[in-house]
Amino acid sequence: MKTPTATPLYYIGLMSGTSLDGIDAALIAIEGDSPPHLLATHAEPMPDELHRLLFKLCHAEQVSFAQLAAAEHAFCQCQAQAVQHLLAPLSVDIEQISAIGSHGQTIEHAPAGHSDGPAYTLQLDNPSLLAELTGCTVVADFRRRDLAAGGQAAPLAPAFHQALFGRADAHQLVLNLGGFANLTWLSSQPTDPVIGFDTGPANVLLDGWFALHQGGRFDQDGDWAASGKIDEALLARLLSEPFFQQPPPRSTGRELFHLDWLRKHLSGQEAAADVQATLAELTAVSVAHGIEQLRIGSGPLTLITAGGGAHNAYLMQRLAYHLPRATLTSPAAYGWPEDWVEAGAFAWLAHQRLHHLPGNLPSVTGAQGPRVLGGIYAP
Ligand SMILES: Nc1ncnc2c1ncn2[C@@H]1O[C@H](COP(=O)(O)OP(=O)(O)OP(=O)(O)O)[C@@H](O)[C@H]1O
Ligand SMILES: CC(=O)N[C@H]1[C@@H]2OC[C@@H](O2)[C@@H](O)[C@@H]1O[C@H](C)C(=O)O
Repeated sequence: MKTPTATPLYYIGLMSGTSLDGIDAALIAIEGDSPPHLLATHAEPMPDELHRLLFKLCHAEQVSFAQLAAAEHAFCQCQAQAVQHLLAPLSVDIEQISAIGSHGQTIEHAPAGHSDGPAYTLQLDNPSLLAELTGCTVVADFRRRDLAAGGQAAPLAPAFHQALFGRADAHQLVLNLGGFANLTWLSSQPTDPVIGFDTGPANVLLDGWFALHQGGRFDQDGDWAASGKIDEALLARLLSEPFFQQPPPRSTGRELFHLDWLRKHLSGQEAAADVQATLAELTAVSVAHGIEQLRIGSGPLTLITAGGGAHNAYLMQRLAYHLPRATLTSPAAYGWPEDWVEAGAFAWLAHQRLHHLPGNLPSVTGAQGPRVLGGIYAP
């Protein structure tokens, strides 16, 4: 087994999350056992045509094999552009990068399978082509090994959260507000297991409802939501979804939470802005409920809040309201601005893979044991 050396090793992480808002690229350095460092970032926008195709795929709309191949090809080219644009302003050559960790694009996530069928999680990705286009080793397909070992295959970021934010002198809670929200509990006691799970939808429904009624990709700062009134009856109907009561390990995706799921709960009398306010409330309440499920006492808490939803001032205000004992902080205090934690996680997971180190946490995903995640595609 190779052990990490003390000379810095460089990795690139590529993350395209469930919000389909583009490809995030992060360059990180890992030196010995020290926490990883974020060196540079780039957000590559997704061409509209690719966004449309991926959106169709994510909603199980029928596409031909040719369209599927076109989506995969365009996605991979967008990833290669992200790498090029990340490195162009830096004095770093691709030869200095140990590997690119590619998450791929989640198309469907069904860790419990469907009606007696096998469990599956599908990420669109073409690591072979990415290795050709970049001339760099690519590590990909991180989730399926955890699934094969009986795990949920998600969330995977908690192991990285532990490497980055874990402290011996204080407990830490990490919240990611992406398309979906996931929580990580890091106890100050090193023998306590890390706990992590998806709490439910975050931006996925907010973005979908906003696009339908206001146009555009998202509700800037949550201004439209703030103009509405929370509909308590609708909120109660939304919260009756059994997922919110499920004990961890649990993970979810667009297969459960989508606009038709929302429509099913509407009476038809609601004002559109009130629905937006209620969706923000759904996220805030389900996160607060997830924290209660952790049973970590009633003392003060620090909640490190990452992901695009951390920019939604209204959502953050509602979170603070439901979590009066929590101090909400930014991961920027640790050198990782909120938008770059997940891309950093997949760079770190590539490092774990190259060094034959586990990438999953069985206490989080429910897998039968720690596993080395992903496959290696040499250039
Ligand atoms: N200024 C802002 N105001 C409101 N919302 C914002 C703002 N900036 C970003 N967002 C939200 O953040 C989303 C992107 O978040 P992020 O990139 O963390 O998601 P993701 O990585 O795709 O999701 P996941 O973690 O589920 O994979 C946008 O779609 C939008 O909803
Ligand atoms: C299957 C999948 O892509 N899940 C995502 C999604 O986005 C947030 C949440 O749901 C989390 O479970 C996961 O992503 C992060 C990176 C994770 O695995 O930790």
